[in-house]
Amino acid sequence: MDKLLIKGNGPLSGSVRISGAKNAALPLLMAGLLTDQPCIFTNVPALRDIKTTLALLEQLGARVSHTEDTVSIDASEITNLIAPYELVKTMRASILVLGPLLAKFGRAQVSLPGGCAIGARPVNLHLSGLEQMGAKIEVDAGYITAEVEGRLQGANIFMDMVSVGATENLMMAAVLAEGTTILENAAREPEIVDLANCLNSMGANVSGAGTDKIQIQGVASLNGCHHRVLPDRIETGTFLVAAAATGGQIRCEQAAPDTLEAVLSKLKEAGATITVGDDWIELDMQGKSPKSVNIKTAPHPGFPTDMQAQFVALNCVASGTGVVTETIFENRFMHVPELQRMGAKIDLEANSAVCRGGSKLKGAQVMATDLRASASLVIAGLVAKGETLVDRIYHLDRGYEKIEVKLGGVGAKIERVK
Ligand SMILES: CC(=O)N[C@H]1[C@@H](OP(=O)(O)OP(=O)(O)OC[C@H]2O[C@@H](n3ccc(=O)[nH]c3=O)[C@H](O)[C@@H]2O)O[C@H](CO)[C@@H](O)[C@@H]1O
Ligand SMILES: C=C(OP(=O)(O)O)C(=O)O
Repeated sequence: MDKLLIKGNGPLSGSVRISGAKNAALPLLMAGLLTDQPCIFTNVPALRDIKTTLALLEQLGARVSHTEDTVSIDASEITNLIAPYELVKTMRASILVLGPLLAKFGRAQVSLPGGCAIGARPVNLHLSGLEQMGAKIEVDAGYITAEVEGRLQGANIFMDMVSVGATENLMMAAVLAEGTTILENAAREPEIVDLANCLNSMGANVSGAGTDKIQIQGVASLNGCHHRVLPDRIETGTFLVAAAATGGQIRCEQAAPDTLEAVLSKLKEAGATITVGDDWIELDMQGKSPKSVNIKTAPHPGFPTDMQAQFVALNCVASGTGVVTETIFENRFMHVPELQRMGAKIDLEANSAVCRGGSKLKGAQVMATDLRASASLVIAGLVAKGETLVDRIYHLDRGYEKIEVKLGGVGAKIERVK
């Protein structure tokens, strides 16, 4: 199993190219199921989750071609409507085939994703939204079976929690439904806007994406598309925090600054000088070490839960005390015991991590438990004295493209070891 070996090496400095967003690319690739015509996506990141998605689409009968950062999907001859446990268990976003398959083919069978390290992550909102659109749903022996006679019907759907995945699944189902669907209390993440833009370029009629009320006028069929995936705001934020924690400077190229407002504002509060252009962000600590910040995660445009772990690592080496409160997932502090093994002073109190800054972290062998927890351990390793060995980096490979190469390019001493 691969590991990352990191040697604390002082401030990061230089520039890094940001990849396409995992969380935008996954639903976009699934949207390829909605049409008989080819869909071409560019700026697709090279990640394990993308490989899993393409394997899933191929298993359904789609023809897939993948060269560098371009993926083309031809779903004109779908032969199988089952998403099996073997694939779904490695990537929860597999549930996003449910809406498109049901809308296009009237039937789908998808393994229940189940819980994961960060929480239970139920899919009740996905299922009840589809039921309100006329689907019959049964859950049996670990599988969701959904069927509809004829087309799904437009509906007014109020979601009692803000869910990114449910908003995406229902939006993809509604584009081919008969009549109008209104999604209320919808998620407002930039990845939802990217999906809506792509669906509209395919001939769908979606308005209001980016607000909490999305209106979808169903159409009978959709065309193919040529779509560039949105830059990854979480990868961008991770590199910015890494540079801030080391007291360095970094320029993130091909980024989307307008998707990162909450994160940039916290980095400024931590003492960073931030400059942005249309598609770049520069962070400079000007030789200073960071100050601790208080964070409370919330749905977009609030502070993203996917950046929480990285800020816990930052607070550990910053001056002062910072309280990080997680409100989205019930078990997203798995990085804390590992950071403590490196000398971090953190107290867990209910859903908050009270980080007492100023720790002189020491390199250690640590275990990655989920994707962003892994990123926080890498950041800690960059600042720690001595060597840090991060085990189980298959989590990291789900969501960060060539992280060791990119960090190496800005001065980190980091290598992948077998
Ligand atoms: C592939 C992808 O885009 N993943 C992101 C997506 O995950 P994902 O779409 O799975 O997360 P959701 O927005 O759905 O989850 C938010 C909260 O709603 C709960 N919930 C969700 C659905 C449901 O039917 N019932 C229910 O109770 C979840 O357990 C969680 O507590 O948004 C999360 C929240 O920003 C991010 O951390 C993930 O990186
Ligand atoms: C939790 C995440 O992803 P997923 O929803 O794919 O598990 C993440 O990207 O941080």
